[in-house]
Amino acid sequence: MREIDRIAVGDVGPELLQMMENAGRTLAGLARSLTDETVVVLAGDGGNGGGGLCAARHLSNHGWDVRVVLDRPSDELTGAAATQYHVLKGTDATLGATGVESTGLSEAGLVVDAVIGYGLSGAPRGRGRDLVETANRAPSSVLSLDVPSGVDATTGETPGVAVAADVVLTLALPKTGLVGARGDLWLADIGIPREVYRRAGVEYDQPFSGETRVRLHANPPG
Ligand SMILES: NC(=O)C1=CN([C@@H]2O[C@H](COP(=O)(O)OP(=O)(O)OC[C@H]3O[C@@H](n4cnc5c(N)ncnc54)[C@H](O)[C@@H]3O)[C@@H](O)[C@H]2O)[C@H](O)CC1
Ligand SMILES: [K+]
Repeated sequence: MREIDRIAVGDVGPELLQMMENAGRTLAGLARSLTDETVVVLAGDGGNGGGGLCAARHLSNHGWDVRVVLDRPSDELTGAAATQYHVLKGTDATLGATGVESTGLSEAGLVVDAVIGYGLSGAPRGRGRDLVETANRAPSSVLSLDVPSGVDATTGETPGVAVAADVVLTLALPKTGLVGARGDLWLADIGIPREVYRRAGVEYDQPFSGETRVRLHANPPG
């Protein structure tokens, strides 16, 4: 997936923010199918957090009550996550919660886990770790973007705490680390053209057939 990203961003396209918009919008659509109630979005500072913040915007635009909790103060966000946060400020989403106690977690109909994706390095630490533990305390279902935070996208190993996701929306290609994982697994189309897969040497039969997401498996054992 990293190689696909590199070829897309560096050469063929789409650019990162274009793929992220598709990811975030599709994530919001899946979230809407899972709850009519408040959605709490937990977001980190990487591409995964950026996708979560984008989804928060789409959910709020569609009238959902959205509360966002970051793994750091908003003025320390960087790159695409900072860009997404800037746009999100134009919505009615509740921003700036710094403590888990202020998120309204107990009233949430769904928690979106966009803390860490395939950029996990070592056991979750600091605020990232706190947010993983927050997701696991939530009485509602948890929807993880790309991989449950804390799970190694390649090996499936968990070097420390990890989100116990009920539903996962992974992007473009199913990650090997999700094989045998619990929960419903969905795959999102983020708009990558065939040429990118061809250059990466990946044989790719598009599975979407007119949909923006497809279900890969539902509640498998283990
Ligand atoms: N084409 C695509 O597949 C796209 C994928 N997107 C999403 O981007 C992420 C990968 O983004 P990246 O910036 O490389 O990394 P992450 O967001 O996964 O992680 C960085 C983030 O996590 C924090 N972090 C990492 N390790 C730890 C740790 N041990 N403890 C605490 N915090 C940790 C780090 O500080 C950063 O904040 C991919 O999974 C997709 O979800 C794009 O959105 C669209 C294109
Ligand atoms: K995640």
